[in-house]
Amino acid sequence: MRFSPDTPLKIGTRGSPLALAQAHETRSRLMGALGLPETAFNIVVIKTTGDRVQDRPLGEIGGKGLFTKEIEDAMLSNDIDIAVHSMKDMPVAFPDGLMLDCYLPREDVRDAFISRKYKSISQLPKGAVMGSSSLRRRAQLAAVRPDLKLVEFRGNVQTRLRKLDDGVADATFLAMAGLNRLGSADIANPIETDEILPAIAQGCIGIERRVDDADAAAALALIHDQDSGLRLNAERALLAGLDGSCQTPIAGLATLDGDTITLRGEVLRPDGSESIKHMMTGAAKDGAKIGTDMAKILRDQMGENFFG
Ligand SMILES: NCc1[nH]cc(CCC(=O)O)c1CC(=O)O
Repeated sequence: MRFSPDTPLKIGTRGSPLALAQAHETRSRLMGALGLPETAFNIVVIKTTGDRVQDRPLGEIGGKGLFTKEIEDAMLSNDIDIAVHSMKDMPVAFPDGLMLDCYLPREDVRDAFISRKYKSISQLPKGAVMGSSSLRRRAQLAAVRPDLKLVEFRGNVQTRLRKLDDGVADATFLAMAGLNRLGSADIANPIETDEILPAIAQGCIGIERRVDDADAAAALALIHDQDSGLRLNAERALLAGLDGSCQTPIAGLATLDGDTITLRGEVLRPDGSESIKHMMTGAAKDGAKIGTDMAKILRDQMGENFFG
């Protein structure tokens, strides 16, 4: 294996505090698995379109891979060897020459309700203002609480808390996984997954590499988590079958019980006026087929122009 303090493994990441925490976790796991010192790794920060554009909802910019394109280009030009991603932000298809088959043990998959005044969605008074730019969360909230007012809301944890203090909104949602990784979970009220089904792959870190990089493949195989892999196979097959991106309101979560996998999926109209849910169970090794089958069942029920 070529990695050493003289020829370090170059780990590409975005520069946000959450992305850096994820890159550091990846480096720690690789140090342990390979028995190498920290100096055998270089963390390389790369700015993506999604990082550059802070003032507009991401849906307006459109296009796939807002948080991944520049990082993938750096891998293809050998400026970095591997890239650490939040799987929630990853498109289902990879560019030629790149692949992803390494998933870390999954964090808390739940969404969190964040507010200075209230503890849960049900406590919000009629007409309260919720800040979220996630199409999924906006649609899910509108489906259960059509009385609430929704405003666009982006930014890191600190920015959002400041906006809440400034009265821009009464509450917002964030993923528990991100809050845990940043040590900020004290401000969060977790929402159980039967109330708000999380985004596909929420809480899961995946590590991408070049297809032909045998050294990187061998290193990543040592830190891959089988259970995360089985669950992500099912969830991402569902996403692929729905032609989903982060531009559509889709939720999905697979859970394992021994060799049995249970997949729950949900699609919503963006305004929350309709939600279709489904659940399927089968052998854990058949997750991808279960996801594909569920996508077909949901598509048949959705009909034309469901996502608007
Ligand atoms: N879309 C942004 C994004 N991508 C991953 C996470 C959180 C960490 C995770 O789900 O793994 C977040 C922020 C959020 O939704 O609160």
